Amino acid sequence: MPHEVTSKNRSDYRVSQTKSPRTRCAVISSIENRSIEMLLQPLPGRLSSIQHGRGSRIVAAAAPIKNIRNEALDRAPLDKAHTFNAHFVPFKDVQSKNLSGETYSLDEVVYRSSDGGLLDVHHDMNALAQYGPEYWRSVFDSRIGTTSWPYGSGVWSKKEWVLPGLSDDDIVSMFEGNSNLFWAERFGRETLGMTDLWVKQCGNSHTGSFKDLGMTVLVSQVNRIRKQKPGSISAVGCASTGDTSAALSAYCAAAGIPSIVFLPADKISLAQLVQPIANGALVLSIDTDFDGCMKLIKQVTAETPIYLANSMNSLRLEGQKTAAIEILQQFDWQVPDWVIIPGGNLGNIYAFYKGFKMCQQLGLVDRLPRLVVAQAANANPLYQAYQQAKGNNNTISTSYLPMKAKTTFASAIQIGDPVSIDRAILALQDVDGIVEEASEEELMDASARADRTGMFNCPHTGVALAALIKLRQRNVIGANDRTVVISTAHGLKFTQSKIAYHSKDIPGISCQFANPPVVVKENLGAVMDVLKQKFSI
Ligand SMILES: Cc1ncc(COP(=O)(O)O)c(C=O)c1O
Ligand SMILES: N[C@@H](CCOP(=O)(O)O)C(=O)O
Repeated sequence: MPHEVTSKNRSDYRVSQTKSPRTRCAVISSIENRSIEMLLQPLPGRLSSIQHGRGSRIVAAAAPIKNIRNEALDRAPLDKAHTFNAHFVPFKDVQSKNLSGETYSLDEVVYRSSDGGLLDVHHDMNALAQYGPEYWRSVFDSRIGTTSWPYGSGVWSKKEWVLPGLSDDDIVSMFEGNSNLFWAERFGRETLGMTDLWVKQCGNSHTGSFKDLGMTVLVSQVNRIRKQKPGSISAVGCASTGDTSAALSAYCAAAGIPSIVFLPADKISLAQLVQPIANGALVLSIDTDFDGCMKLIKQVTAETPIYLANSMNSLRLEGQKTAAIEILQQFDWQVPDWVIIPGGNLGNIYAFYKGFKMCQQLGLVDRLPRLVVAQAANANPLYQAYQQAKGNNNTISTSYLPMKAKTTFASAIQIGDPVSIDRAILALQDVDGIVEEASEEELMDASARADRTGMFNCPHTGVALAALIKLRQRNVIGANDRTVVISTAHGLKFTQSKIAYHSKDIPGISCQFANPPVVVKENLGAVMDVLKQKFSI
């Protein structure tokens, strides 16, 4: 039965056995048969937490304690524990499934391989495989809900698969991850005739987007390098459509590291703009689009001790991949049929693929879900390449052409020349993936319709929901297929577009699901008239 990780209180995650696709079961708050009350009791031998520095950390209770890591290590031969390691390899080695021998330590400041290609973080899979799938499933499951630093984070609960060599003291975490996997029961049933539709709420996070998952990893590694080699990194910088910059500035501020963000002027939401401003980043509002900002930050970080924080830096993807592992965990290690992901710079599609793939390679699951990249029609270079390739019996990579992205309500994916195009293509090829697009009207309608069933979607999630509607209408996705839509940001970051929609203030769009407020005089009769009309009372 699927799990739902609720996050009412972020230091009090509960795994709730809840909501089967067909029957709504009583919520049993349990963590592997242990009640949350029991876990929080300061029993002898149990952990107690105090606020310490960056977050809720575990300190010794009066009685001798064992932390969860030691418990986990006890279950495996200790001599193997230190063998986990990861380093950068050229991404082309991943494509060719052949390690060339070119490697870089994660402690090096390097973003490209010797031939200018992308890098990938490569894990010693043989070392990880020695423990067996049962071990990893139980270790990951045992960490849900813990306040033990850093394992209460959904990212760091998978630390051995993320950055195994990092000291816990170098980690900069806001206990990100562990986001709700929402059963979209009413939306699925009423809109799509679906029984098994889920929305992974990655935007329910510290800075309101999935970027926190990757940024905790990148900033933690920077923290380590700065301690090891003082002066080697003076600041961390990114180009951004608003979410990467928010995450970067928050995590850097928490660690006391200077941050710099390059933003396309007037192309991000106000809520996103204010985030790095509030966190004390150096904010450059540049008269260009995201692709222009990306070009500039690449040049700046190549020539200065400013460290690149965009997902071109593969460290980010190590954190983002944990959302895929978390979904499997929330389904009791059963694999969904479909996962639909809004795509812009295209790092996240690869991160999800990598998370699922690692679980398959290490035997935690036996297959991969099919992945769908959803793009806004106004910024759809991957969709165009995918269509072109289908039409001409060609490959996506030979059909791909960068484009000038046009304005879209899904402003965070207004990207015409995605850095991770090759990563996305590899992921799609391996999982028989699909690329779908959504017009402005389709994405706004889909978002508003789903909001009517209790969600509060950002426009990018609207793109993914619109793609789902189209694939369901064509019966590519079946009525009973278990499907997960990745919600990438919180709707509260994009209220301007919602207000425009509900005010029916968007030229060329009918806003058919708008729900504008009714203006009424301070008069009981007038109020009653409105109520009678609406509810026939
Ligand atoms: C809210 C939101 N959704 C989706 C995306 C797309 O992710 P990616 O660039 O990894 O494809 C981004 C950023 O690009 C984003 O900020
Ligand atoms: N949507 C992103 C665009 C940059 O993507 P990144 O993952 O490469 O940093 C943003 O919010 O800036």
